[in-house]
Amino acid sequence: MAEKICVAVRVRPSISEESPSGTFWKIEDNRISLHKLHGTPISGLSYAFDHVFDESCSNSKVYELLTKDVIHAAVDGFNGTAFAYGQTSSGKTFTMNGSLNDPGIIHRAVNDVFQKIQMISDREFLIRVSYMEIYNEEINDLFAVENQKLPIHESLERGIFVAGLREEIVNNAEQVIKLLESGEVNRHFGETNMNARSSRSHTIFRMVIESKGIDTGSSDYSSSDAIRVSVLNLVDLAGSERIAKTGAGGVRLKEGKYINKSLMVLGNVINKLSNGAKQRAHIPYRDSKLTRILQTALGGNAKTSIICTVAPEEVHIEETKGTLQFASRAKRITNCAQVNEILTDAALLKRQQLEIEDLRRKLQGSRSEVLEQEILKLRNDMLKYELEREKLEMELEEERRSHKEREQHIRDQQLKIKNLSSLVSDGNRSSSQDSMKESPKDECNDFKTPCFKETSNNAFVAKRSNYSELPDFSPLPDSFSNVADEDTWFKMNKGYIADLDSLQTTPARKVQSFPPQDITPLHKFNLLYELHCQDCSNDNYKLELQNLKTQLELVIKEKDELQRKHEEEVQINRRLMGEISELKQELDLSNNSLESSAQRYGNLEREFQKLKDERDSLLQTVSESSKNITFLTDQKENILKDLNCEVQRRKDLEAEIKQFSVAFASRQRSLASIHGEFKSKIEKLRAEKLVRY
Ligand SMILES: Nc1ncnc2c1ncn2[C@@H]1O[C@H](COP(=O)(O)OP(=O)(O)OP(=O)(O)O)[C@@H](O)[C@H]1O
Repeated sequence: MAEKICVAVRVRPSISEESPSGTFWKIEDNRISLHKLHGTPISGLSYAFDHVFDESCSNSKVYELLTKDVIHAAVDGFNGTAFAYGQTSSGKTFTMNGSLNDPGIIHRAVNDVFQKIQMISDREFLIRVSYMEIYNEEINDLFAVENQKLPIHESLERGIFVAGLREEIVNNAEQVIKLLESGEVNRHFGETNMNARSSRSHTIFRMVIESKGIDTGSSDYSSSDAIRVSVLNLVDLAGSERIAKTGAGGVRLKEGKYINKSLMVLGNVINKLSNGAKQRAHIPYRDSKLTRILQTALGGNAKTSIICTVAPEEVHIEETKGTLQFASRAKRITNCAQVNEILTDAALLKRQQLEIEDLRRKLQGSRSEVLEQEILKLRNDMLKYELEREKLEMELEEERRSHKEREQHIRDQQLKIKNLSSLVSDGNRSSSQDSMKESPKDECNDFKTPCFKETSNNAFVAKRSNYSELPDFSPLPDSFSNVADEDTWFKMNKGYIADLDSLQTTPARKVQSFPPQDITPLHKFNLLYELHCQDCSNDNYKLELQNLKTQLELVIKEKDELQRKHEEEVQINRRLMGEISELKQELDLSNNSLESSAQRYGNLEREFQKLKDERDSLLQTVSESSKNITFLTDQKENILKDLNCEVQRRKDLEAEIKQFSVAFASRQRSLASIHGEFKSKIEKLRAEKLVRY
């Protein structure tokens, strides 16, 4: 937007004890005019500006009214320049640097920049500062004394800049003030008749304010991602001086000449700029380092404010007039300030490219790497889980198999036990039968050998003696005498006792010689055996019985052993069953975590795909941007070609004009000689005519 440079005049307090004798400068509102002592204004010497500050005005007020807007605009992305111009000792340094009690524009601007930044929550800032001086038309770095005679360069990206100048990144105002103080030490000051501490150089304190919107996650690219870069120049010029007044000689004289020369160029530039567009064909920015560095501030892309300091003393009236004229001309200059994020297409493209690069780096670097690593880890975990699961399944299968085998084994053992049990009973039965078979019938009569005969209905019957018909009585007698009791023999011979266990089913005796619970088959057999032995005198039969007893003992022992083994097997089986159920639980857990891993893996795959898509679209943007750059470069080249053609055409025209001028001059010369010849001929003819008459 086009806007005029803001210009103010500041009158410093008088340092002369003499009171004015003829004229004085009168200040009314934003106007300063020269008046005669009695009050009459002197015509043609009245000037109006944006502000006119009188002697009593403080730096704080100057800053508030003149400079603050420029500083705030700089934070918002506009280039800004504030400089003080005026004759020597008029108060430029006082205005820019100030005093302890009343800090100047530079200090206030620095504080204000950081205060304003803190109030902006939606952007992040990067501030760089540099400090330079132009001394005898040479640029020196005030932050690094070794950086002397620095050159000025220009580029599309950075505009006009001083190459090799040290830039310090700063985070707060205090840091900047300290840097400024260190820079002040390196600055050239000198004593003159006019100022005990006269600035012998122009100084430029520069702040580069870079800002970027904080990413709020909005898709609006321009609002959050555009970078603004603004340059703020705070300039304290050396004062113009009259050598006669400053009494300068030697070094001071040389300095004074350079100062005056560069201020004269500044005046020229201001003059040209103030003449309006038509006459602004060529602005001599390149005629001095000062105007070159301030080029953007003067008629360019910047908001500029100038404070022109003047001395009120009558003795400086001419210089004051000169300063006021300078200020009036500066007032007419129009600048065109723009937020620097839309400076040029090329710059924007460049910025976009940088951002895209940055994004791509981020995408390719940390995040995708982390994701890929995580995916790999998950894959490994999954494989591990799979292997573990397979192992567990195998173990389970193995367990099942061995369980089955054990069950089979137990079943076999049970069968074996059963077989043995039946074998025992069969053995009993067969041995009884055998013994019955072997005993001769006649012997039965002699010895009344017990005869085991099957009952008619094949059922177990324990015949009782008469007395034992009572239900409470055992079928066996308490004691046996040597004489076989008829009833007992009958009982032994007729009552077929094959199943010894069934004896337990008979009601217990009232008076017992052994507890009923202790009656095992062996006991029963022993009982019977003893019974038989007592009554039997047949040795063979006794021996047979003895063998049978030993056999039975062995079988029972084996049965007990098998029973014990069976119980042990059952115990092991139970334990294994417990282990199997634990393994099953573990397997379930593994399956669950496998499932959740697969889910996470899926999510990561999706995110990875999304990032890939994002990267592709960014690459697309990059290629479009590159195309745009190529297009712009082509355009630029075409324009340059056109320009070269124009220059060539101009040269041709100039050559043509030269030729034409030469031809014209020679023709003029020949015409003049023809004219001379004619003239002499006419005069000759006239003379001849006169002679004739
Ligand atoms: N507005 C003011 N109020 C009080 N004192 C002032 C004011 N302006 C200037 N002075 C005093 O006048 C003297 C000269 O001022 P200053 O050095 O700022 O001038 P200058 O224009 O920078 O001179 P030079 O061009 O020689 O460097 C200093 O002592 C300064 O303190």
